[in-house]
Amino acid sequence: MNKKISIIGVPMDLGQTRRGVDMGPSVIRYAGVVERLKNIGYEVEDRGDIEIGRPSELDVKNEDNLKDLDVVVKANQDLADGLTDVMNEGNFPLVLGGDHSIAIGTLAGVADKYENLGVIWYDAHGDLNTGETSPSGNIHGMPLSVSLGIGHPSLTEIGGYAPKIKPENIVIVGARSLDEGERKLIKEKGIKVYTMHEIDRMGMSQVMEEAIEHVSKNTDGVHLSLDLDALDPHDAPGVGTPVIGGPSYRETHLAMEMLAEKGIITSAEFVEVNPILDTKNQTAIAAVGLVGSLFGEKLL
Ligand SMILES: NC(=[NH2+])NCCC[C@H](N)C(=O)O
Ligand SMILES: [Mn+2]
Ligand SMILES: [Mn+2]
Repeated sequence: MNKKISIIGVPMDLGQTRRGVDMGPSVIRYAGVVERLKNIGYEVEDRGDIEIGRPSELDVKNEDNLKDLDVVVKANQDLADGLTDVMNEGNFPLVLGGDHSIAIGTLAGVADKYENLGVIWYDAHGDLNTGETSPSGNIHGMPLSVSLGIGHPSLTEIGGYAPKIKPENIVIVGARSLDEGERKLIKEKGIKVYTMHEIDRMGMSQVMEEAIEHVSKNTDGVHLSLDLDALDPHDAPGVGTPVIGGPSYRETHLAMEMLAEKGIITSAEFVEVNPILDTKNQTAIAAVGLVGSLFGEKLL
């Protein structure tokens, strides 16, 4: 893996409605992410946080069932620009959220450099809604569809091009909560999904072997988008949309180690840590443990 890592924090919470996830980047830093990576032998540059605007009263118009659309668009455009700089410098981009709507900007910045970017979407959810299908109007439930070029043009056109990724280059791991429209889109586009059923049946090891093979085929880079709510809420309670019955910290740790072994990941983001809902920063500490294993940390 690239020896120079650039960290960008995105204190975004307007992609959903549980306050507190804007503090995610700080608490992941407090849990020691920079020190952890330096100990493994990486050079780490912390580029600080993207500025998130606050909605003006006029702005809270929930246009087309897309809550706080204008502010989410602006922040993601700024994030995409920040990532373009990191990519141009040749560093490994590590993005800390913030709610999952920030994957729109991350992918806009990263995918520009890859003709065929693979994506591992490690999440309890599909995040494949649009304004039309979303039950909540929360944009954090839409970043994967937006990156496929499906959704409101002010979201899909962030970065000035669309789509960012192709359905055949995506694999979703850990899904156990999908809305009607998301199921439809998965079938229509033939997106590869390892739900909890497959993880129970085959075990994480086999699932990751297949997932890695799937995203390595015909791709020139692979992005990992890890939503902490993928983990079972027992191990990651500090998230806004928890769903019982997820993979454990250990299973997720193994998934990260397998990615490290193959050395396929070229960018990553860790999102949805909400300290208000957490217990003693447990979820941020878990996130940093997973970052460590993703970057090849070994006990012996
Ligand atoms: N990134 C997330 N945590 N997304 C949760 C999405 C929940 C639900 N499917 C929605 O669209 O509202
Ligand atoms: Mn999720
Ligand atoms: Mn998500």
